[in-house]
Amino acid sequence: MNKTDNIFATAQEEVKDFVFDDNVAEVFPDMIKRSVPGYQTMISTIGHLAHEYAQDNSQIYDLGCSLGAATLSIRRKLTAKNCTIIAVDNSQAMVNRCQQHLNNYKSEIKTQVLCDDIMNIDIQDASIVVLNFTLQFISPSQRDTLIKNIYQGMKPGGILIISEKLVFEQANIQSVIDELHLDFKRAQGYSELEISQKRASIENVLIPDTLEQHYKRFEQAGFNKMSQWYQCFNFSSLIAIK
Ligand SMILES: Nc1ncnc2c1ncn2[C@@H]1O[C@H](C[S@+](CC[C@H]([NH3+])C(=O)[O-])CC(=O)[O-])[C@@H](O)[C@H]1O
Ligand SMILES: O=C(O)C(=O)Cc1ccccc1
Repeated sequence: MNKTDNIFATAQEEVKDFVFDDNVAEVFPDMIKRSVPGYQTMISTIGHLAHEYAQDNSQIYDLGCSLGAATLSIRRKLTAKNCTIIAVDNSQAMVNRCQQHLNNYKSEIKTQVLCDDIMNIDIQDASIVVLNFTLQFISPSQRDTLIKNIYQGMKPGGILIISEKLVFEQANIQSVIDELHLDFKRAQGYSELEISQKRASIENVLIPDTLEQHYKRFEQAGFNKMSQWYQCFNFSSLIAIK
């Protein structure tokens, strides 16, 4: 059974910036499921897209893999031949647990788990690149460089799948959607204290872009085929095809 997330359940004198340490890694499946509406839909669709778009003799990247949920979903559906999955995260706590999870679900598909900053990864021969709720944690000044690096390392016909928390330009839309997300968290059993302390903790760490900023960045990197395929409240998933 997944351990319950109660990281923000007790009042903290000073709420520290959110980090992906051992405490977070331990409760991560519960935390993400109760915080991100549609997370499971996005994970299974990543597997489905990998089934459709993975090319023989290519590489598949899961950037900011956490515990490897997207990698596992891809491994369940992949039929392309001679692919290598490269799953990367810069949190040692996540990478250790990710490797254990993958060992628990044996597969013939070559899979490497790397503990590194995704900014250091040289993307090559990629038919699938996944950034499932990772770009939002990369410093905004580095985001264009990362997407350009991904584009240049993709094969023609390859697909980039990127899921993100969005921010909205119109203040009234932002507050309606924020409230819907808050109600989702309440319905998942989070208390007002947990919600407000988590909010303070991620404020300077998770910096969301608008949908328009994402599209502009894709275009600047060279993509000209892109679409949103999912949105629930402020959580969305996009695809861009090379
Ligand atoms: N510079 C970086 N380099 C490498 N990893 C990073 C970096 N910055 C943050 N991370 C890693 O990105 C992950 C983000 S969680 C992804 C969920 C997963 N994709 C999932 O499908 O379950 C999303 C969330 O917690 O909202 C964490 O594991 C960080 O350590
Ligand atoms: O909890 C939130 O409000 C989020 O935005 C999602 C989230 C999920 C897991 C870690 C950090 C943020």
